[in-house]
Amino acid sequence: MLKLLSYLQRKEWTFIAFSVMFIVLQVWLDLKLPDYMFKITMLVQTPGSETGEVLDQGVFMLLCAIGSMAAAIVTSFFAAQVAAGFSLRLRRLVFDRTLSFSMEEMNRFSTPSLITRSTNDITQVQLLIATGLQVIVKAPILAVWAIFKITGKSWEWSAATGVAVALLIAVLLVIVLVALPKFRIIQTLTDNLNRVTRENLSGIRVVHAYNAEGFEEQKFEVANEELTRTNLFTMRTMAILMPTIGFIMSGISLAIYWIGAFLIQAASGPEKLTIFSNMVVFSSYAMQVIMAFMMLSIIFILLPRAAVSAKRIQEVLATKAMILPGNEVQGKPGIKGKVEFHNVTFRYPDAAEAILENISFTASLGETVAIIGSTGSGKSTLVNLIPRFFDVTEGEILVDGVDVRNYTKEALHSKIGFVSQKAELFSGSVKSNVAFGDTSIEEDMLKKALEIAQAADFVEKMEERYEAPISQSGTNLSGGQKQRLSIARAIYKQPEIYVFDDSFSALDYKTDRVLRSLLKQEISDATSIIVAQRIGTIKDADRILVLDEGKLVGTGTHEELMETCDVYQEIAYSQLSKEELANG
Ligand SMILES: Nc1ncnc2c1ncn2[C@@H]1O[C@H](COP(=O)(O)OP(=O)(O)OP(=O)(O)O)[C@@H](O)[C@H]1O
Repeated sequence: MLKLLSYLQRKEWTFIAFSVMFIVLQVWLDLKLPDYMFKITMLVQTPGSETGEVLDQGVFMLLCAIGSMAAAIVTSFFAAQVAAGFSLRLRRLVFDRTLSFSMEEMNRFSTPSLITRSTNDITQVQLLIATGLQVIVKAPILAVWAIFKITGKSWEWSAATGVAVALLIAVLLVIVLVALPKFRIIQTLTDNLNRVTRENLSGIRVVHAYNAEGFEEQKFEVANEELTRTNLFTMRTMAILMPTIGFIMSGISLAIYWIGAFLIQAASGPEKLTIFSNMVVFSSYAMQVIMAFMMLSIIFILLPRAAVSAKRIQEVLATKAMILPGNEVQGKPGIKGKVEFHNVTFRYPDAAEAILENISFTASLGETVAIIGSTGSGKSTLVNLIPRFFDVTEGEILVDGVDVRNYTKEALHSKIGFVSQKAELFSGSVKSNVAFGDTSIEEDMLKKALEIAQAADFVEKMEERYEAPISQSGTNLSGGQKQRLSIARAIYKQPEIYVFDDSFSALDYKTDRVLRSLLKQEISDATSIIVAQRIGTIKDADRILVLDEGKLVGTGTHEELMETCDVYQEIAYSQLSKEELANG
């Protein structure tokens, strides 16, 4: 929690300082009230006092109450400003940090947990600051000041108040110790509920198609019930607090008056009056002491949960991305569109075995290099290493003669047009998806990119054409349409190097062929690295790499590999007839 406070800005610290000043004023005004009460009781019991004198004291009391209220309102205003501004910044920081994460950090935290951390967890901290700032500062000041005011009045009353405070602290401690461990569990269970809900909603079509509503509902119920049970436990534990405090408050009033009765009885004539007035004032101060502890109990309700949340937010902010950018902004002079793998071995974090072993190849400007291999042979993993979604374990990858690890993130990514295996679209329009991240959209480029990617036909047919809405993840498009828009996005970017990770799989054979021949014409000044399952897609590539269980088992053209590589032959014969292969 304290670490998180380092993200507060100077302006917010100034607001906090103002809040503290107003809180001190508020406490001072609150504690003035019993003094006036003392005067009123003395006046009432002193023969010859005027009603006007009593009323004057009453007016002072009223002014104190109004002043205290005004101070409380100003404090709340500052606290709300600090809380809202702070959580705005925290959300921004968490989001920025998340954007810098590589796949490794994303997998470590998990997406649902990152969502909970940037929403629910930050709200907990905001709530603590908004409501807690007043209480955290006010309670100790009030307690100390009120105790100071009552000391020396009567040891019997002080002892009774001491016993009440000790009892209160004991109750608070027990409750916090019981509830605290549950707060961490609550946040983890919220992550879990988030995960189940998210998975269910994003896979809703599969859930319907497989009549798995009951199954999913059960999963949801388990997560929901677990969270509810834990929440109920902490709430019930906390619920004991307020009645206990109420009971202690009534008890201390009773004790003060009871002790007072004995003291008055034992006192002589005029002293009786002073003791009576002192008793009224003392009980009022004692109430303030208990009130201060009651406020502290609000902190005990808010703080543990907010502390857990703060720790979870801090975990994200303190996590440094494993993949750090370098300083190079350009490749070696005279080299363009060149990708070189030198003895690359790769192991996923925490995995025992290497997924890729000793891979070496070069793709030069204008070349099309294809990668084929059975499912799970490491094709996607290999191309994911080029834009540094992961870093190589051994060996090196050079782009334009410079190790990818030495480039700045922007420099490396501006060279690469990456089309992932799963077409990723964002809610927005056709235009915002194709010209992704580009604010000065060039219509001509957009049109051309859509035409090359074989997406122009269906986009033109849409009522709003380039402005046609795309829903989240492109759910209002077919699989093939989504792939075509993702391809158009890469073409619009005009990179030096295209990486297509099985990006033609949802296209029909004809579209696949037309798209590839257009690509060859239009992007002949760029390098293409194509991962594919279909021999037809890669047959014409300048070079084909055959992967088998993470090892490069063949390199060459289609014809060469048909002569030399068993694995390639096997794939080819399983997809095409001997005649098709013979006739090209
Ligand atoms: N994030 C990850 N963490 C750990 N292991 C992974 C991860 N992603 C993939 N793998 C493993 O790496 C291996 C290679 O996966 P990869 O996706 O590269 O294969 P592929 O050849 O592209 O397969 P496909 O043709 O089915 O897409 C698989 O065994 C897979 O289980």
